[in-house]
Amino acid sequence: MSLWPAPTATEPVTATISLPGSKSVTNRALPLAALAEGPGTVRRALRSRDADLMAAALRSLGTRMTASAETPSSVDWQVEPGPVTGGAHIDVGLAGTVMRFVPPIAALGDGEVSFDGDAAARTRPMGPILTALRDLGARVDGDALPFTVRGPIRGGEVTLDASASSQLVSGLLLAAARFDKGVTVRHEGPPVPSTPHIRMTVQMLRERGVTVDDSERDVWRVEPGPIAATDFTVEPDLSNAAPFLAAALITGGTVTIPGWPEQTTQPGDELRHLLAEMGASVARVPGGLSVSGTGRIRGIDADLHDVGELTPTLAALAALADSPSRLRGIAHLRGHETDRLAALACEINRLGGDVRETADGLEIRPRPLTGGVFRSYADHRMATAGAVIGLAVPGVQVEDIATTGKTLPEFPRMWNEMLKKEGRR
Ligand SMILES: O=C(O)C1=C[C@@H](OP(=O)(O)O)[C@@H](O)[C@H](O)C1
Ligand SMILES: C=C(OP(=O)(O)O)C(=O)O
Repeated sequence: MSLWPAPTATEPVTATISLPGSKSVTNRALPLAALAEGPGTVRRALRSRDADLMAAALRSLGTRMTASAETPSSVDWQVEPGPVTGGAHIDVGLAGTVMRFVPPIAALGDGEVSFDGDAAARTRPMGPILTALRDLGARVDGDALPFTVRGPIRGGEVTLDASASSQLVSGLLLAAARFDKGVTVRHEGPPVPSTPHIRMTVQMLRERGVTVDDSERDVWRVEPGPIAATDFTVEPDLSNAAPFLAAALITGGTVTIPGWPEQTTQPGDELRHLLAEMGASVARVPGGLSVSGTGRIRGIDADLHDVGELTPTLAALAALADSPSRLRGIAHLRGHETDRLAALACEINRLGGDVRETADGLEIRPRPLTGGVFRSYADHRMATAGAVIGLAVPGVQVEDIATTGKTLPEFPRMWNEMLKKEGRR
């Protein structure tokens, strides 16, 4: 496996970083366009492994998609919905959005559709959504990847435990307007994580004319009906802003992200508060967000249940802070691309750190770190966490930096360019 020498910052970073589209928004906008009542457009959609897998899945189920205005990480899609066809095999890669959002769409047709993905994908939680699809009338073989789905699905009422992933709810809601009876999804179990992502699903459905009732806690009702075709532009990926903004804190520099939305359901928006708590100055600037650091980082005690995907960057910052941190409410990260709690503890400790796993998070006591190999476990956010630590610690080598292609294929180039700009201050 190739090793990427993480560059160390020698001066405060001053950079403006334009980020490509949000993975979570792209991988909702594409299926909603594929299920819409007519042709539509998804502009500035992300191009990355997860987004490309979503586009390929929808195509193989009968959607026509034409690309224009392509760059290595962005594309405008013209989407022409078609009847859902069976006989397809879907590769979900390691994408939670593809493995949870596409099976309910496949269940709209009456042909068999098979699903599989990376070895690591086979251990990610799928059981509750597959059981729910069965309860709603589909035929499903398997309780985890690989599995097959065959419709037609009727819809109706279903109860599931979504404490392992919010995507188990989002997946059912996204396709439900097309079920004969719509759907009522009821969650029973420990609290659902990543609820901003469910709000994102509900908001995007409503923007397309779908009636959704989320007035009762842990219950979502989607009425059957058409999904309006739209001309929609994807917001920048705020979770992928995290490592770049972390560079401002570590180096005592300033990083500006253009296009930071005024209002958004993306959990990355919480970075404004979390990074301020860690000692950054955060300011909205015309058309964007600017984060400045002092070079000193304060530890935090934070419940990240709703914003778990920010954990790897925050853990990397916490390892470089001047006081201990506690990151809580994130037991579900054990079912992400890898067991992120174990992976972060192991890799930071291998560099000389002091990270302890708790039942639902991490306790991080900063210690002087030394260089070494930082393994990424096929997890894009582990790879970027290694890059963040490398800014302050000479000799860090990130294994398989190309895994950042899951959501940000241009990460290595963007990271190097951010550091080159140091000289222009
Ligand atoms: O719906 C989505 O787009 C996502 C939901 C969250 O998943 P979990 O609820 O499994 O944490 C998040 O971590 C993931 O990166 C994207
Ligand atoms: C958990 C993540 O991804 P996925 O959509 O595969 O669940 C993530 O991107 O941090």
